[in-house]
Amino acid sequence: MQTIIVTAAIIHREEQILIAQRNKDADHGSKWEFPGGKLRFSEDPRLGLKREIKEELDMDIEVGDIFEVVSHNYGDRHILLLCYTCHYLGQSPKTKDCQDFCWLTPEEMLGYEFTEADIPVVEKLRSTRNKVKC
Ligand SMILES: Nc1nc2c([nH]c(=O)n2[C@H]2C[C@H](O)[C@@H](COP(=O)(O)OP(=O)(O)OP(=O)(O)O)O2)c(=O)[nH]1
Repeated sequence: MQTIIVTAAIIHREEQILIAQRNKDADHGSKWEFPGGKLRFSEDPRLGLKREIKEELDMDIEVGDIFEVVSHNYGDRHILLLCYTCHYLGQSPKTKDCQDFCWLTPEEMLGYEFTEADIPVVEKLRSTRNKVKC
C-alpha cells in the first residue's frame, strides 16, 4: 500500500480556525478538512503547505510549529498527515480549489463531517483550545 504525505494548515483567526470543504468529485468528496494537500517529492513541508494554501484558497499564510501528526489507513492508501499551526495574515480566502470554506471554533466543528484522519485533530483542538497560542 502507498503512503502519501499530506500537509494541513490549522489557520487561527482569534478563536476560530479555517476549514475547507473538498470538491464534490475529489476523493472524500464534500467532506470538510484542514486545507492543504500532498507533499511533492523532496519538497520542504512548510513550503509545500504554503503552496497548497495559495492553490486552494489564494491566500498567503505563515507556517508555525507542528500541531499534530496523524497516521491513518484508508484501506487503499495510508496517509501521514502533518498538521501545522499557521498564522492568518488578513487576506480573504477564495474557493479556488475547494467547494466552500468557513471559520469555526473547535466546538462548532462537531457539526461538520470531516475526513476520518482529521477526527483526532478536531479532538485535540477541542481539548487544547485554551492552551494554543495564535
Ligand atoms: N488537505 C487535506 N487532505 C486531507 C486531510 N485529511 C485527509 O484525510 N486528507 C486526505 C484527503 C486526500 O486523500 C489527501 C490529500 O489529497 P488532496 O487531493 O487534498 O491533495 P492535492 O491538493 O495535492 O491533490 P491533487 O489534486 O494535486 O492530487 O489527504 C486534511 O485535513 N487536509
